[in-house]
Amino acid sequence: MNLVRYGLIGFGAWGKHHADAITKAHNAQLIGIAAHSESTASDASQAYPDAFVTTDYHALLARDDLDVIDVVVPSHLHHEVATAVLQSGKHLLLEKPMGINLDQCDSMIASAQSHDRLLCVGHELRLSSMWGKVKEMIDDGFLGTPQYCLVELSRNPYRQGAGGWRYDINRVGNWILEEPIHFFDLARWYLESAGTPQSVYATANSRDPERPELQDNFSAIMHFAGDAYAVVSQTLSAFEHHQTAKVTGSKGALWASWSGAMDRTRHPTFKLRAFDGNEVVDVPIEKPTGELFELEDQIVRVAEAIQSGRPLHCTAQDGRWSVAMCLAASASVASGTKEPIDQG
Ligand SMILES: NC(=O)C1=CN([C@@H]2O[C@H](COP(=O)(O)OP(=O)(O)OC[C@H]3O[C@@H](n4cnc5c(N)ncnc54)[C@H](OP(=O)(O)O)[C@@H]3O)[C@@H](O)[C@H]2O)C=CC1
Ligand SMILES: O=C1CO[C@H](CO)[C@@H](O)[C@@H]1O
Repeated sequence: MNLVRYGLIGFGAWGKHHADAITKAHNAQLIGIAAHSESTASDASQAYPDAFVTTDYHALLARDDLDVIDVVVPSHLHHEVATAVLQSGKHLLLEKPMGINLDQCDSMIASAQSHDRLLCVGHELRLSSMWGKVKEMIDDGFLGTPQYCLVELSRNPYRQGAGGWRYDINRVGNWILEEPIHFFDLARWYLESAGTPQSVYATANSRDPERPELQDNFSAIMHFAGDAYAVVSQTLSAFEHHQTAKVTGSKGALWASWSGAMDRTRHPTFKLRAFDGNEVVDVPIEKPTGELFELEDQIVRVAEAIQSGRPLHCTAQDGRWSVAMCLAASASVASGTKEPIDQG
């Protein structure tokens, strides 16, 4: 089968890992890269001498030898760049957050539909051998009826990002869209049988009085259509990268944990423990898990969707839900009350 031809827009900290993952994929090839600055373009040319490199992403989109464009630019640019990609007739892999507001998400969904193109959002944790095993066991009925989910992260502060975009509320959207968005996505995925998320109450604070709008500590309780609920909690005032997910149901419990020196490590420790109501066992996880591994699988998965129609692990509608949950949480932090989640 022909290799799926990828173009990449954005060659920053995470975009470089996308480039690496594309070149490793058995079913894909990296044809071109669009950077923003001359110096980043020069880095891209040196790293990938056979690739077409430009500082104008429109020049990449004008090529007729690309099947899919992978967009890894600061979040406020997602809508503009993604719209141009879809209008150029290419499939799209778009990093999270899908957009920084719901109008952006809706417009991208409409554009993907009208151009009949795939739109995958980069919630790669769904492909994890461990976070995904939790989902598989829930769906197999291990927990009975799922009722409660906690996803929690304790980590070091965010990077600034190119030009400091991650510390600018207008460009990042908010910090809930930056990382807790992954956990809202996992919580909704794990508690899928409980119906759609309805409302969220959240609180947050900043450790820096100079930037009260960017909050280092964040916790939310999200209610589903039935009586199930999820807790998402994160602190950026800690060290290294330590994430847990605990899910319980009418019959049992699952407890997954992941630790690394940082999020993008190839040498993490991780464990999944399962309680069936009688005994606790360690569930073997054969394949390493971590966002670098999941990113590699995501590149392959999107290529498979293009080659053979295999369903995407995270659709545009899933991406929109994640943004909707984060925006409701942000509104709740501001209002101090429970806020409804946009149902689409
Ligand atoms: N799913 C996940 O686990 C992760 C997702 N992300 C998401 O990925 C995105 C990028 O994050 P990250 O790589 O950390 O950010 P960086 O700031 O490290 O990189 C962003 C890059 O985008 C480039 N850029 C800006 N404008 C353009 C443009 N018009 N054309 C081409 N390139 C452009 C910048 O170029 P230049 O260097 O030339 O200025 C920069 O290299 C964000 O949306 C973030 O939320 C990030 C990490 C993990
Ligand atoms: O998963 C992630 C790791 O952290 C990054 C910020 O430092 C996020 O952008 C990203 O979504």
